Amino acid sequence: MGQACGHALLCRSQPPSSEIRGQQVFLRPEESSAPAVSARPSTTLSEQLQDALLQLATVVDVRSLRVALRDSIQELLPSTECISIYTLEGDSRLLSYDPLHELPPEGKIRSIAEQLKRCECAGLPPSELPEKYRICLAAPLPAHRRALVIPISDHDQKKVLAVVLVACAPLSDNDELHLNVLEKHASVACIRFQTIQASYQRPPPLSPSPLQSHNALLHLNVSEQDYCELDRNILQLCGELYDLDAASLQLKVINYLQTQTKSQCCCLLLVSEDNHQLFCQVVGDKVLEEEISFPLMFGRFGQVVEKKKSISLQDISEERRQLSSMLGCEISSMLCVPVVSRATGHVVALACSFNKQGGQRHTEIDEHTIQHCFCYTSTVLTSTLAFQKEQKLKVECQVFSSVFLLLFVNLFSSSCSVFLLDRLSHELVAKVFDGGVVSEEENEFRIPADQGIAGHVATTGQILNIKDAYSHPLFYRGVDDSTGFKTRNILCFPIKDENNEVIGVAELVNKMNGPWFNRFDEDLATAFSIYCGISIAHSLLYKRVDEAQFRSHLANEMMMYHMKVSEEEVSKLLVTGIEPVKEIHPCYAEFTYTPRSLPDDTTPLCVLSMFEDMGFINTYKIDLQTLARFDSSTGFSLPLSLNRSRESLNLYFCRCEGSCSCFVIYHVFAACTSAKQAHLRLLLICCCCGDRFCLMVKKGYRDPPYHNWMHAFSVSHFCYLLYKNLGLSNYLEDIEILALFVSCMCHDLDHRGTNNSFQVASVRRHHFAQAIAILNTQGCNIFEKFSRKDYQRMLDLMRDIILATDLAHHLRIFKDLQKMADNGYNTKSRTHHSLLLCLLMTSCDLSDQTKDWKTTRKIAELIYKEFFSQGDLEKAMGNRPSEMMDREKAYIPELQISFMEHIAMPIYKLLSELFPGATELYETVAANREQWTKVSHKFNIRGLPSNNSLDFLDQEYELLQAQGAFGSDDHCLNGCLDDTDGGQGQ
Ligand SMILES: Nc1ncnc2c1ncn2[C@@H]1O[C@@H]2COP(=O)(O)O[C@H]2[C@H]1O
Ligand SMILES: [Zn+2]
Repeated sequence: MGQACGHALLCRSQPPSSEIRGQQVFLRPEESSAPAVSARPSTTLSEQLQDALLQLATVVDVRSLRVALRDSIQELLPSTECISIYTLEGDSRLLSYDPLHELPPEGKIRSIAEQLKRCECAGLPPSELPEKYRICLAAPLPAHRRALVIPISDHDQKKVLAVVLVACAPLSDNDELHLNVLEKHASVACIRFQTIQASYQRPPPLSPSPLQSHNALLHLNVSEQDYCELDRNILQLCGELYDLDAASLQLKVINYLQTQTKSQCCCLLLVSEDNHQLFCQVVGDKVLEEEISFPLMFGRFGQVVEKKKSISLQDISEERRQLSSMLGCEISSMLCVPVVSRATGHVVALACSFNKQGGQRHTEIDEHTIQHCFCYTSTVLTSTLAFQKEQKLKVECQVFSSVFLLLFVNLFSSSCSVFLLDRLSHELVAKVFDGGVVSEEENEFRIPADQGIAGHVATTGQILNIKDAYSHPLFYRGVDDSTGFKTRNILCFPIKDENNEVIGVAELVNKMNGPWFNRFDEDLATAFSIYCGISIAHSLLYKRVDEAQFRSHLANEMMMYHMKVSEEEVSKLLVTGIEPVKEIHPCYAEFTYTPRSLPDDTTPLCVLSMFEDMGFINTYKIDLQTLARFDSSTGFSLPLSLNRSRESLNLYFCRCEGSCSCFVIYHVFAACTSAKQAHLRLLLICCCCGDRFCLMVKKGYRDPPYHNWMHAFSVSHFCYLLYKNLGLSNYLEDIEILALFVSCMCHDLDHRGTNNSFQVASVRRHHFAQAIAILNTQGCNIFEKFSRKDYQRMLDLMRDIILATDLAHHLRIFKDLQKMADNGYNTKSRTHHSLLLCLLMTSCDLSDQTKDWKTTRKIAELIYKEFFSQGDLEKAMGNRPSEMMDREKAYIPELQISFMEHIAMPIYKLLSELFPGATELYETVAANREQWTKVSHKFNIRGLPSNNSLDFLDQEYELLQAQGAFGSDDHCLNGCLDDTDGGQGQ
């Protein structure tokens, strides 16, 4: 019987992870520690108990643990009168939250718990129990009632993880056996949950992690529903923050805080870098014309920064008037919460919320809501502020440098370059001053830091005055030879920071009004170099701050929390490697291929195969000897000298924490230091991050009939087909193609199977926000090593492309698309690039229509199944659904014909005008449209048949197929959608 239970559980749980398999072992009676007599339970575990145990298997936090434990015990012991659950907090504190109570560190209950063995007794000491539980648990209990102390422990560590107190009837042998099972499940759950929690706390959190903050909210009795709502709102907020300037970003966050805390007005007081000032740029919904600032040590605010503790109105008397005038109204209540940077642990701002609605006081929940918000937003806030400051400084520095350089150039020399020392790569990076402006990233070029004249100066720190360049041993003539420029003399001097460390080199060429640079020029250069150095040092400092922070951890933990991808799933890839597309199917890259026929679980790896085939993933296997020469701890590049002169190849290590770290080397920069600074950049993604990313995206889809992962997968596959068959590389940049493909994967993330009227207008933004959240998850950021500019570009592209999946958007731009097709595509036009991306995205989205009839027919089933359930819902809410959503009104053939004629066909028509290779797509769509006309006489119902299947429309098609009408010889029909497959339809 016990075996049977085990099997039942096994079947129901479909173990996805080792833990569940682990639990399976526990269910075998021979391994159970139950007394021999009851090794065979007389009854099987009830369905509900199995459910409760399964619920334990999915525990990820304290709250779900408590709920699961409570449910299972009640199921197991129906005589239960009350249950109190204590969980471990810190090293030894055992806390219960209902009501908040700590198990005394000494006493009877504690000593039972520490023996790690369940105990049944006639009652517990009342002094150790909270008031609420004394009636049912305190000694002495009547004979028919018992108190149970159930320690849930980690036996390996000999440690109590939780203690459950139960008041119930005396236990039977059967109860005992069931409790043994339960305890072991609970122990596994606790250990896993603690591991998860520990993983959130690495590195040690300086401010509460989202999970801690989540738990704090739960402790305040915020309902799960409200919490989810909060989560959704924050996710939404995060998706909207990434591309804003500091003021707009503050506006959004402030607006969010005002709504959530129901306050009249909120503001952020930003703490200045030196910790001496508070300043404020945005109040409520207004961006101040001039920012207000006041000294930090003024009143109580200084203490908030120092102690990191919130204060309320009662705490401030002196500041009140000043704040009132800043807000422009009287303050009746206030809550001021410190915002702590997760990176540094410093307070970077104070979030103030004023005048709660209805004259109430702010609550503890408000405080946590604010903290919770900043768990997700403080990073982006700080980095945006730093970025803004950097921009300001950069401009100042540029102005300064250009003045300095102009002066030099005009007075003394005909050209000037400044090289900054990149210590990590040991290179000099040239910033070419072109018309007085520091050029952008593209115009930088790199040379080894110890070569040539500049290298010599950087290494020695000494000024070098060369009177005759061509006779100097360090001078390299190659550049002159290729450009025709004649270098006569050079003054090259180091640029040093405040600590006299070399941070760069400046090189002046060809002294004007004189044969060469003289002593006076040298002195002047030395003096100027100090000023120059200081301002450059500052701008470098800020550059470093923002690089790392700009795109870090927006909403990552939240995502991890909802959909964790196990390393086990990822490591499958490392065993099998990426399969070449040809091995997936010989016709995988042909328009006739139907990706929906692939088994669901192989699809993430198929995505990787496509990435690889498009050249976005490259795996280099380098032997360990070579690897040993790299500094893999920093993950940064060191130049690998290749035999080719003046060219260096930087190899970056993947730091995704996957087991690939040594083998996958990605993002190759080949910087050619020719005079023209040719800069070749390859966009490469690590296959391990790619894999995790795919798995996460797949999990990010729900399972409505149509808008599920299979839809996203087939849409992405079509993008791949376009790339392979239409030569997209001739029309778009690599980064645009990559963005299109990734957008295809993400464009319907978290779709709930309802649309338009039912959803708020921001759904598309939601899909995008979800994509951002996945990218921000540890180890999933496939764009991690992109330069900031590329990264920003990638996100901008993805946003535009995903927003373009709205058919209304497509209709709005249709005229422009037509114009583009009429006039011809211009690769140099930015607008054409954007328009084309939109068109391609829509073509991918509707690509089911370009497949064989059976696919079209099957898709109609899925679409209408989804539409009609939305219609039903609308009816239930008293609304009138549109005709196509109303199962009593919709006549599918007519709707399909209309959809194809008005939407689908014009899209593929345009496509074929732009790309002759797409003509066959248009023809297939047109043929499918004809087929609807042909079968419509058989279709004499409204809505869908009761089995939701339209396969009765296939006979004609099958007949034609049997007659070879579709030329099956040269076509590669891999078998169309199978009606029996459970994955996508039912
Ligand atoms: N066969 C079809 N019939 C009707 N509408 C469709 C069909 N295929 C796609 N659509 C609609 O076109 C939309 C394109 O964007 P979505 O994938 O979000 O949602 C899709 C559906 O609402
Ligand atoms: Zn879609």
